[in-house]
Amino acid sequence: MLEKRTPLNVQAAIERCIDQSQKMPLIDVSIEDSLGYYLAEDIIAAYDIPMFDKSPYDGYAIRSAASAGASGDNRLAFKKIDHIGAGSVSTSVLSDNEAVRIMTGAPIPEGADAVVMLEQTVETAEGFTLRKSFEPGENISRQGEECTKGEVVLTAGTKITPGVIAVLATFSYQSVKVRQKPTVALIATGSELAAADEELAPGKIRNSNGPMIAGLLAEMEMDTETYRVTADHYEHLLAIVERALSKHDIVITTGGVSVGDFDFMPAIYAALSADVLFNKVAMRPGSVTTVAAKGSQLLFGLSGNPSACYSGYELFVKPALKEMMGAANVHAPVIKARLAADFTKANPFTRFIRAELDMVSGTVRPAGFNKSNAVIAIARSNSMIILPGGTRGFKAGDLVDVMVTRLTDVAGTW
Ligand SMILES: Nc1nc2c(c(=O)[nH]1)N[C@H]1C(S)=C(S)[C@@H](COP(=O)(O)OP(=O)(O)OC[C@H]3O[C@@H](n4cnc5c(N)ncnc54)[C@H](O)[C@@H]3O)O[C@H]1N2
Ligand code: MOO
Repeated sequence: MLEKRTPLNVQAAIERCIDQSQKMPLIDVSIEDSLGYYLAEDIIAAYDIPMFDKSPYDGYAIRSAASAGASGDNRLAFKKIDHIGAGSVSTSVLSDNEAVRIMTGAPIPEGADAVVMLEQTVETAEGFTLRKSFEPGENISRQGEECTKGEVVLTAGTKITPGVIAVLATFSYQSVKVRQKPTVALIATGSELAAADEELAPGKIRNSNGPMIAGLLAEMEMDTETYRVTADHYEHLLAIVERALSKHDIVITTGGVSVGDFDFMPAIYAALSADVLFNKVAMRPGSVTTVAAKGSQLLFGLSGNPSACYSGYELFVKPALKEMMGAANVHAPVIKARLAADFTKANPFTRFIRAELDMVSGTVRPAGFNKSNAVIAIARSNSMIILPGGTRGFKAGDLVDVMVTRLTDVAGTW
C-alpha cells in the first residue's frame, strides 16, 4: 500500500538538518590550504597594527614645530641628515630644521612628529624648502591605529577568505585551527540516465543532476567521490549506498525518492535502519526531498527533477555542510526585492522560484520556464524568490523575499 507522507514545514525541515549535523573534528591546516574552511578559533592580535609609527608617504620626517610660519612668501629650509626606506630604522635623532628623507612604510625617526610629502618640497643642495606648516602627528600612521595587541580581530566561525588569510599572515600564523571538511559521496540514480559518453537511446536522458551537484560541492571545495549507478535495481543501489556510507560522512543521492515503482531510496533507508528526518516538505519544487541520519552520517535524498534537486541542495545540504564545518552563519541571506512581473500562480505550499535578482534596481524576476523539471532556469538564476504557502496573485512591484544564492557575476557598474 502507498505510504502516506506528512509534509513538514520547510524551515522546520532545514532546522532538523542543522540539528542533526555534528561538528567535524578539529584539525590544523596550513594557511596556504585554508581557503574555504571556517575558523575554529578566534584570531587575536599578536601585536599592534601598525606595529610602529610609520610614514604613509614618500617624503621627509620633520619636527612640526620647525615648520611654524612657513608660507608661499616664507619658505623654510630643512637639512637632510639621513635617508631610510621601508624595512630600515634611522638611528638619527632630529633637532630643529633637520629632516630624514623617508619612504612609505618606514618607521618615524626619534624627534620627528610629521611627514612632508615629496611633492610639497623643493629640493636644495642641503635638503629642501617647504611653504606650509605642519601639525604634530600630521601624515603619520600611528602604532595601533588599526588594532591593538590582544584585540579579537576575527571570531571563530568566520569563513576563511583571501582577506582572512591576509590577517593570519599579518599575525605570523603558519597554520590555523579549523574543522575538517566532511567527505561526500554523490550518487545520481535512474535507469534513464545516460552518461556523457553513452548513446542517448530512446527514453534515455543526460544526467545533469550529477555534474550540477558535483559543481555545487566543488564551489564549497568539498572532497567528493562520485559513484556510478548502472540501473535502478534495489540490490545494486543498496550496495552502492552501503559502500558510500563505509567511506563518507555525507551521501547525496538524486532521484528515486518518490512513490514510483523504481523509487528505491525509501526502501534503502529502511534497510539501513536510517532515521528518516523527513520525507515530505511543504514546498515546491522538491516536496519529496528526503533526509535521513545514520549515526553522525547524513543521507540527502534529493529529488530527480533538476530544479527540485538544485533547490534541495541549496536549502538542506549547504547549511548542513556549513554547520559541520563550524560556520557561524549557515543560512543563505534572504533579502527583499520587488517583483519585476506579475506572478499569478497559486502557491499551495511555499514556492521557490529560480530567479534573476537585479541588485542595482532591487527587482527580481523568474529566470524563465520554472517547473520542477526545468534545468535552464537554474543556470540563469542567481537567487530564489520565496512565496509563502497559501498565497496567490503577486503583482509586479510587490515586495517579496529573495534567497541570494550566488552573489558573484551580478550585473552592475559604477
Ligand atoms: N504519484 C506521485 N508521483 C510523483 C510525486 C508524487 O507525490 N506522487 N511527486 C512528483 C514530484 S513533485 C517529483 S519532484 C518527482 C520526484 O521524483 P524522484 O525524486 O523520485 O525522482 P525520479 O522519479 O527519479 O526522477 C524525476 C524526474 O527527474 C529526472 N531525473 C532524474 N535524475 C536525473 C538526473 N540525474 N539528471 C537529469 N534528470 C534527472 C527523471 O528522468 C524524471 O523525469 O516525482 C513526481 N512524481
Ligand atoms: O515537489 Mo516536486 O519536487 O515539484 O518537483
